[in-house]
Parts: sequence; structure tokens; C-alpha cells
Amino acid sequence: MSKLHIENLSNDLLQKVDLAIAPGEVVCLSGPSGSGKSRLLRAIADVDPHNGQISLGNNLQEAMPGHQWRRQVMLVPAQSAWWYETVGEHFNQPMGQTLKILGFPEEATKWQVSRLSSGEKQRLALIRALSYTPQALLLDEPTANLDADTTSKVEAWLKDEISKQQYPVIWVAHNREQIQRVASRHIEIQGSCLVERELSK
Ligand SMILES: Nc1ncnc2c1ncn2[C@@H]1O[C@H](COP(=O)(O)OP(=O)(O)OP(=O)(O)O)[C@@H](O)[C@H]1O
Repeated sequence: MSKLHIENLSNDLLQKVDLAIAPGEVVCLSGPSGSGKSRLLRAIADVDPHNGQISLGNNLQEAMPGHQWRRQVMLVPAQSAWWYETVGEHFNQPMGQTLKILGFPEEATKWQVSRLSSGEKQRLALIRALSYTPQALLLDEPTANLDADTTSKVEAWLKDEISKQQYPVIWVAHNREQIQRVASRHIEIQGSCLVERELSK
């Protein structure tokens, strides 16, 4: 995998954001509600307006059609959108083993999207994202709707996948303990800047 590089990014909330995320590195992003965490992820995914330069290895965001960029730099929003009737139609490859790891039966692919709970949607949106073999992950509060046991399961699975596939990752998290468990680095939004915080490891 390649390095995700954000240079001099600005939008109407943030100024001069510089961030380089190495393959396999998890940068946890925190900050007050409304400080612009989700919008930073959306800018990096090229769905929100911004200035500055973003690249994945030698590929520049501005030189690539948005849909192609987003296949590589995969955003998993806090509230996922679903467009087909059943779960399996959204996957780009069979994900049976992963479904099992995250506590779903194989028949979950046949489930109607309309019957999913918010926690099921959240886990299935992560599985869907990985089914597209991305090259970088932007995770917006990926365990926000999950109980403690399921959070542990999802964290362990994500950490394992990140280590195996060497994705560079930005992971929006509010919970201090979770940040300690999953982060390689912790960055906080303070005003219009990103500030590096120490991890007490
Ligand atoms: N499309 C948009 N255009 C302009 N402003 C927006 C847009 N979408 C969101 N905002 C505003 O931008 C600010 C930052 O929103 P964002 O969703 O990035 O916050 P956040 O840090 O992720 O917050 P939270 O922790 O509550 O999810 C908010 O004040 C929000 O109302």
C-alpha cells in the first residue's frame, strides 16, 4: 500500500492541514462536536469542497475521477447509505468469512436492508467497504452504534485487516480508551488546526 498524503488542505473550517499517513498506520482524529472531523474525511474522499493537494502514493486526487478515487480512498461514514434491496447486492465479492467473524450468519447477504438495525448497518458498511479492496480507509466513528462486546470484536477485526493489508487509516474516535487501543498517532482538531496529541503508551 502507499502513503496517504494531505498537503496544505483547507476548507471553511480548517486551515493548512498537513498530514502524512504511512501504510498500516492508524491516525485517530478527535475534536469537539462540529469541529469538522467528518468534513475533513469528506474532503479527503473528494465529496466536500476543499483546497490543497491530496495524494495516495503517486496518484493525485485532482487527477482522478471522483468515483475512481473513492474506490481507493474509501470513506465509511457514520451513517451509511444503502441503495439495493438486499445486503449482498452491495458487496463487490463474497464476504462469508468476514460476516462470520463479525457475528453474522452467511444468510445475512439475503437480508433486506430495510430491516437492519443501526449497529448491523454499521458493521455491514465496514464489510462492504473492504469488499471493494480499497487502498486507504477513512472511518467515521466506526463503532458508534455498537455495544462493548461488539466494539471489541470490530476493533480486533479492523486492527487485523489494517495490519494485514497495510491500509493507511484515519479513524474518527471520541473515546479515549479506544484511541489508546487502536491509534498509532492521535490528532485533535483545535480551532482551525490539527494538533498532535501524545498517546500514553
Ligand atoms: N455541506 C455542508 N456545508 C456547510 N456546512 C456544513 C456542511 N455539512 C456540515 N456542515 C457544518 O460543518 C460543521 C462541521 O461538521 P462535521 O460533521 O464535520 O463535524 P464533526 O466534527 O464530525 O462533528 P460530530 O463529532 O458532531 O460528528 C458543523 O457545524 C456542520 O453543521
